Amino acid sequence: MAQSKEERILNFVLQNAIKGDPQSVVDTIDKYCSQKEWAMNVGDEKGLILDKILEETKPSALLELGTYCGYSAVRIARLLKPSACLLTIEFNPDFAAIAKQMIEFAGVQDKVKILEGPSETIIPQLKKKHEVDTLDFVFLDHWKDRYLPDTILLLEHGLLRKGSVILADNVVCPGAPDFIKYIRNNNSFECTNYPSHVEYMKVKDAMEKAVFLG
Ligand SMILES: O=C(NC/C=C/[C@H]1O[C@@H](n2cnc(C(F)(F)F)c2)[C@H](O)[C@@H]1O)c1cc([N+](=O)[O-])cc(O)c1O
Ligand SMILES: [Mg+2]
Repeated sequence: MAQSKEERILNFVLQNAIKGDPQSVVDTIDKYCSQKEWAMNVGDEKGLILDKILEETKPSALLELGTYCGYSAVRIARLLKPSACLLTIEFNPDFAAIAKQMIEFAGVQDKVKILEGPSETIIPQLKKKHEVDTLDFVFLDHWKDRYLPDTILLLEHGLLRKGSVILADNVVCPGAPDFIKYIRNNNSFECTNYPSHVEYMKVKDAMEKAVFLG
């Protein structure tokens, strides 16, 4: 059976990165995806913006939508305090399997839990089934037409508290126009735009930070 791009990325990491060293896993994925095969990881340029916002927020309870190969899960987990926990939702079982191996190789499996399935099913289960109280940080990087409905789901299920940070990737390319229109016109959110570029490309992109005001 021919290998998938995601399998090739994982194998490149297993063969070239340092086991237990999350920074080397992040750098090795960036090397492969900038030199060999493009892939939709948040990447090194937007990754530095993500790092800075994480260091400012110091979150304990985090949610990511869109695990993919686990690049941002490893990137986020490498900055978390020992007691912090990142829940990451992945819809595609093949990608979830790749990400599990990536996260374990990086040695951050104690801080990351992959939840496999659709967000509309999993988000309503977070409090009772996954012992979440409220979320300190949410990273949106899944299907762009799901950013708005899933943000509304998070609100409806009382998963955000005063000061919760939502960070959305790709608000320029591919774009999430309904999400941006909603969040910037909602007085319960304080928004900041961070211009950048599509990972590994010269194409303009941006991230949007939305702080929930309660
Ligand atoms: O399409 C892009 N990303 C889509 C990302 C999609 C990823 O999110 C997962 N997912 C779907 N639903 C859920 C949940 F959680 F809801 F269940 C999780 C999908 O299976 C996939 O792994 C993209 C595209 C470009 N680009 O330049 O084209 C650049 C980027 O940075 C991108 O993120
Ligand atoms: Mg993205």
